[in-house]
Amino acid sequence: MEPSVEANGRIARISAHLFPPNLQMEDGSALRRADCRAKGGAPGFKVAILGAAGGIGQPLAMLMKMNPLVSVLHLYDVVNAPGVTADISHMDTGAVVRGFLGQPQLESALTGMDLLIIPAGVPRKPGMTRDDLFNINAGIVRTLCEGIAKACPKAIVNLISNPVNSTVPIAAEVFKKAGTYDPKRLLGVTMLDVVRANTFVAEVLGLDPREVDVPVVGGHAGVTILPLLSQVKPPCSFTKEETEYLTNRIQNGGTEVVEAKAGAGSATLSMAYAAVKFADACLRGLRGDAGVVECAFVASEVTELPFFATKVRLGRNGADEIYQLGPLNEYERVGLEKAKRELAASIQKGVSFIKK
Ligand SMILES: NC(=O)C1=CN([C@@H]2O[C@H](COP(=O)(O)OP(=O)(O)OC[C@H]3O[C@@H](n4cnc5c(N)ncnc54)[C@H](O)[C@@H]3O)[C@@H](O)[C@H]2O)C=CC1
Ligand SMILES: O=C([O-])CC(=O)C(=O)O
Repeated sequence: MEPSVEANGRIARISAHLFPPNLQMEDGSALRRADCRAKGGAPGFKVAILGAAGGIGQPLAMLMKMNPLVSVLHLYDVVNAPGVTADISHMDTGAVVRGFLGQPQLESALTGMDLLIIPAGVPRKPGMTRDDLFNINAGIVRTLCEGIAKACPKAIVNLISNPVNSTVPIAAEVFKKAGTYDPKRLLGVTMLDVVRANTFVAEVLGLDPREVDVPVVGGHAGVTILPLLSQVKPPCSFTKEETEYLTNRIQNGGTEVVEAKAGAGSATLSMAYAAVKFADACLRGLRGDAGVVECAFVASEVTELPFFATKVRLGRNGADEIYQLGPLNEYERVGLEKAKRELAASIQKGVSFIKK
């Protein structure tokens, strides 16, 4: 027997397809479930996840469905979006969930969104660098950003797809071409580097990771990931061996997971956690909360490079303020020069992909 519910005093049937979920009225008209909710529904932000059926996308969708700041959650993918949507939509939390499958539904997935989180694209296997993903992921990011420029040019974009050092410049070039580029609204997600740095530093110091704050600057690949151990909070110092161990472990955290998964992909669960931590900060900024500061890879004048990850203040327009690097020690100054050399090439590769 099909389930039925009481709606506006009339018996309405929940249509068998939850995609998007409709209430079928007796007169045959369809009442979207989100519209029913609108009266008593909690106010909040509209968030879309692009690549929602993937290894990151699924736990990310689950965690965003649990976020009280989210009122509408759109789940878009080129495969399996209906299943993930049906599953997540049964969670008894406030956000209304709708699923979208494939390019013809991209525009509907994007329209009206405040924040887009993008983990679409292929992950690494052992032996690969993030740059080895460029050939496939560059095209995926271009297509999605072309859609964003048309359907929701004012949304904040959290870009996770690797190689972040190149995909963020790709997104920027697509938006420039479309005349919609706002550098404050495009943020490459480097939060996982900070999450790892907090964890590994806390282990060395014997502290709870929640008490530790490690700025990680530069980019999101190998030597471009530059933890600033001289600026750790609470203030502390490290031996030369500890500094080398921690820097190396933070820079290779992604590879550590890729190797442990042995061909089954890269970090997904810790990434979903980090993505939600970052998205939540973006939403609190959008809401107008003061003092929301996180690291992100953004258009920047902190160095001579056009993009660089540093601490940014998240506000009503996205990255409302970009912080300087602060004092670096000699070890970090050497690391910074190495990071900039690799980063410059990765940024240029992304720009040329669109400008060619
Ligand atoms: N920024 C960061 O710190 C991190 C980035 N990543 C990156 O995130 C990306 C995704 O990783 P996983 O979720 O593990 O991969 P996955 O392969 O499990 O999932 C990717 C999803 O993207 C979807 N997809 C492919 N083309 C699409 C398109 N045109 N539109 C919408 N969706 C599309 C796929 O169908 C799949 O469901 C990879 O590029 C990975 O390297 C992963 C971990 C950390
Ligand atoms: O290492 C990878 O390929 C995925 C990633 O970016 C990370 O885990 O930091």
